Amino acid sequence: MTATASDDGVPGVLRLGVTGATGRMGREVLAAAAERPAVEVVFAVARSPDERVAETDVDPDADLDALAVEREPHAVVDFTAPNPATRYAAACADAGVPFVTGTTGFDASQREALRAASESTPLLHAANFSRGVAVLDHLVAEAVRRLPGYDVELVETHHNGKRDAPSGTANRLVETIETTRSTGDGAPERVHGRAGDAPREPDEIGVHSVRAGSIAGEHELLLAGDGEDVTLTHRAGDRRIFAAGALDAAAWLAGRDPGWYDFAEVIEA
Ligand SMILES: NC(=O)C1=CN([C@@H]2O[C@H](COP(=O)(O)OP(=O)(O)OC[C@H]3O[C@@H](n4cnc5c(N)ncnc54)[C@H](OP(=O)(O)O)[C@@H]3O)[C@@H](O)[C@H]2O)C=CC1
Ligand SMILES: O=C(O)C1=N[C@H](C(=O)O)C[C@H](O)C1
Repeated sequence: MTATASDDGVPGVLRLGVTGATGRMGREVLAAAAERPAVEVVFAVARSPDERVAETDVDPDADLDALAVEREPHAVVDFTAPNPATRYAAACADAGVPFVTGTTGFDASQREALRAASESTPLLHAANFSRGVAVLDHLVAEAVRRLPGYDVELVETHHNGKRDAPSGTANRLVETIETTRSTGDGAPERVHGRAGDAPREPDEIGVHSVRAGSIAGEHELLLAGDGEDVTLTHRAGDRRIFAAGALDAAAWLAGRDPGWYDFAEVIEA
């Protein structure tokens, strides 16, 4: 095990580093940390550190390698974009600092780089840090298992600033459906949106992304049979839930052995 949050002479206080401090989520994490007496922000970095956020000085992200050593964080929380997140994970791996990332939209080689970092430091990635979505994932698996042959369509709706589509949460839910539904002949086919002469095939999983306004995040799964349908919906009313989940994950991850961890382990702890 690496140093724990209670090994630094300040029992119970989590020394936290934050990346992407100027982003929508970075700001939420810093605001949430300021409200937790058991969290001390020891640094915050951003690409454009031109202001203080939640009364915290923001340093350039080029300083992260040095800060991760000098400030002795117990964990770093990251909500940025795939390229910087992969770079920050490698820096934390070099310094042996536990890394929590909620960033989404990684490609295969970036996912591989995160896995490689987790060989040197504890790393927890969650596409969604809401506890409700963790429960939704279980409910989706159960519903799909109990309703074989029902058509599956997933709609995710987010604010107009979101870059990646489908959302990381939608991808995770589709993986759950694929795992539950896959047969020896392979996984069901994903169909992203529909246009033109495009009738539905029986075993498709339809995936649809909506971007509008300031919506924090909605995921709705429709399971439709012959004469009935079931919908499972999660709505995030506020980004604070994601920040709270990420801070819980950071406190849980601090001091663990290097490896790859899942948010479900935090919730079940
Ligand atoms: N797991 C979860 O529960 C949640 C995950 N997310 C995910 O978190 C990520 C961030 O979301 P959000 O906060 O809304 O996004 P924002 O665009 O508001 O913030 C992104 C942050 O990353 C920085 N950044 C972007 N590109 C680079 C780069 N190339 N190099 C250095 N820094 C960079 C931005 O810097 P700058 O300010 O200079 O642009 C900013 O600080 C997304 O992947 C999103 O899907 C979001 C909410 C919840
Ligand atoms: O970008 C967002 O805002 C969100 N992104 C995550 C995702 O891609 O699933 C989680 C949440 O839905 C908000």
